[in-house]
Amino acid sequence: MVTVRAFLAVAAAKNWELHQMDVNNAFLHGDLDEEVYMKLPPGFTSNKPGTVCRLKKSLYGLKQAPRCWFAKLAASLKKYGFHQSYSDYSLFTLHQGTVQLNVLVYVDDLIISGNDTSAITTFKAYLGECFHMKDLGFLKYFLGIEVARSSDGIFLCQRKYTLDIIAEAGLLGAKPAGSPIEQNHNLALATGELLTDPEQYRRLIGRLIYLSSTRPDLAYAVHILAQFLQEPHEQHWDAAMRVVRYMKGCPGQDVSVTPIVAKTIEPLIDHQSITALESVNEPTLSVIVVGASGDLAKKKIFPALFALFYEDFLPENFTIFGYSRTKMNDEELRNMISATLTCRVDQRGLPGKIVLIKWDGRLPNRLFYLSIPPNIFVDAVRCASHRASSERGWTRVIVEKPFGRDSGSSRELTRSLKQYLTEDQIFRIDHYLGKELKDEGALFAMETPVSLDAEDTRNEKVKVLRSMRTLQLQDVVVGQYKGHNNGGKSYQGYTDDPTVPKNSLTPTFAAAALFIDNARWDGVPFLMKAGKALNTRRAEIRVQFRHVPGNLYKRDFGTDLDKATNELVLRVQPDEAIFLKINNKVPGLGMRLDRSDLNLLYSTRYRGEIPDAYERLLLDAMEGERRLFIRSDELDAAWSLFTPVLKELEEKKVAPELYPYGSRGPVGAHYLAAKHNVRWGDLSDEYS
Ligand SMILES: NC(=O)C1=CN([C@@H]2O[C@H](COP(=O)(O)OP(=O)(O)OC[C@H]3O[C@@H](n4cnc5c(N)ncnc54)[C@H](OP(=O)(O)O)[C@@H]3O)[C@@H](O)[C@H]2O)C=CC1
Ligand SMILES: O=C1O[C@H](COP(=O)(O)O)[C@@H](O)[C@H](O)[C@H]1O
Repeated sequence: MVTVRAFLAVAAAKNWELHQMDVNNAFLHGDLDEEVYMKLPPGFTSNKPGTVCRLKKSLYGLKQAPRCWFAKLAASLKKYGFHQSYSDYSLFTLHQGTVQLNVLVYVDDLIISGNDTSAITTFKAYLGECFHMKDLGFLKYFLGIEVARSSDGIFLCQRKYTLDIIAEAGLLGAKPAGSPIEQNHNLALATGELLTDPEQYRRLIGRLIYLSSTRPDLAYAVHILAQFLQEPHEQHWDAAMRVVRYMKGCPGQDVSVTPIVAKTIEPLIDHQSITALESVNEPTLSVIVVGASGDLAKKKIFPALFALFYEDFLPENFTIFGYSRTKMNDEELRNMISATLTCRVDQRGLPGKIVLIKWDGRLPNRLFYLSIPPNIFVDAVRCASHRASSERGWTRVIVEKPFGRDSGSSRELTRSLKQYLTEDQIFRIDHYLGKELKDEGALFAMETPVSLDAEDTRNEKVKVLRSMRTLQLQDVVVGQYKGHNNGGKSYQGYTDDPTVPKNSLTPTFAAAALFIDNARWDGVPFLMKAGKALNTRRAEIRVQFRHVPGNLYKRDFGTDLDKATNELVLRVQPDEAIFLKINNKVPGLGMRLDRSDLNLLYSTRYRGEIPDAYERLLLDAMEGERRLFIRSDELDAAWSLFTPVLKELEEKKVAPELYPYGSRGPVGAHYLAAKHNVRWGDLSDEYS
């Protein structure tokens, strides 16, 4: 079915015609290489007892017949110039000059599509010369699936098959069920009688499995029921009957093939045809962006994928798919993507055209990117796992933050994901962890890992998180930005947004003092803050060195080093840099201190653009490198730290402290820093 859908998807995307042909008496066409003898057929007699016939051609009923026929057909197609797919022998592709034709064979049924109507006609005539063929015109029915075409795409429906199943179950007159399976069903714990005739159950489920290829609405129920084929109980039979009663309510439900393709971007290497892709017997990669019309996909994911392509980091055979609810034609999708490509692409020039990527139907490695709201993560993963996971290669899923809103919801999300995926398949992404220098920053707090291997590094991260003292309310400041006028311009506050309730207590800023209770960091405060609508958009790690006791300079020269501590700064963004701010003596005969920077500004020291964090993380996920992705125990440890204080804030309805839009945040954050003898970095001179 994968090949059938892929075949139709390509035709839909390219707007190619689809034709169907049928071979009369197909098995009689096969050439027989072996010596096969048969008893004389009824009506033939011989004087010699024991006389048999030697078969020169294949016959129906002969076990070699299907193979002989297919060999003959394949040879004729190859003679015409077709290439037989290595992944699915029933698929043949031809690429001659500008003409492209694809043929899919199921025993004696052939579907044909291509970009040139007259080439299709010529090819049909050729088939007619080779075999006794029936031209059925445009494709309408294949493998029991009704195919309809409109300007919106191709629609597949198994209405007749559905009605046959309902009739066979004797439920044509039954009342339809509203859903295929009961919510909170208990089928795994069924204790009722075992079915006396499990075969009947197996046959029904087998038919439902085939039906679910065009009925995704049945997929979940059928997947559950298929788990009990070995020993079905009466409850399982009843549940299967409910599926059939559900089908009764919507026997003609169809599925559209178009959305799969209409929202895909085409291979950047657009000269590669299916033939070329198919002829390479190498691993291939599909990146499936779920939520392709959204902000994140537009701003980050597609630009990162293009940048990787331009830097030659993507494998030779790759495909990018996009799924979304919004209807978008290819042109609109191309325009959307082109508008947000990163500057590196500009440097090398855009490809001649950005066209639709092809689905070659045999792609072994699949990387799903969930760029969708969290409430549909599990549905998307279930669907990906049941219907689209790779059979031969790996399947990985990148999950975007947020990962829950507290320990409970995060654990529930992990539990649900793990119903369909192993931990190794889940790549929880927080792109800030992929930013240049953020990694170096992480190394500060943790002990040296045994190696840079993902698990060794993540083990150390978990240790740090688990050594952290649970956060107390008195060590937290939350804030919310309010409206502000500056330079004749007015900026709206958070609650001025018409979608936000006027009395909202949602923080848009948080600062916290954290402590790691281990030997290395005993007594050292870690101050963190983050917020929206601040005076600057920065991400950095600052290590402030405490002055030594007994400040000789202050005593002798009045210089207060507390106001200008030495600092090591790792600036993650913007303008990546590592710099050391040190107090030094001004050269000369006098004794005057000055504050200087030893500055390693990356843009000056290193040529070339620094890749976006999404590029690095996407590449890591493709390569199976998990070090910068969040493991479930790491996530759990992080939530355990913050959940109690979040709960307290909510229960006590703590009002966030207001701060003006574009300011340095609430004043309370400065008191918090002062309490722990720390100065926020944004008070330093490089911010002025
Ligand atoms: N934007 C950002 O910078 C960041 C976003 N994130 C997270 O990434 C995810 C996506 O964010 P963002 O792109 O901003 O969100 P958008 O709202 O811009 O896009 C969401 C995407 O999901 C699709 N979608 C929404 N609901 C459904 C549904 N019920 N069924 C199928 N598809 C659906 C939308 O399709 P359509 O629009 O066609 O309806 C759209 O393609 C969110 O979880 C967000 O929290 C995380 C970090 C940063
Ligand atoms: O996760 C997020 O990412 C976006 C983009 O961040 P950038 O600093 O890499 O551009 C950010 O705008 C958003 O606030 C944050 O939640």
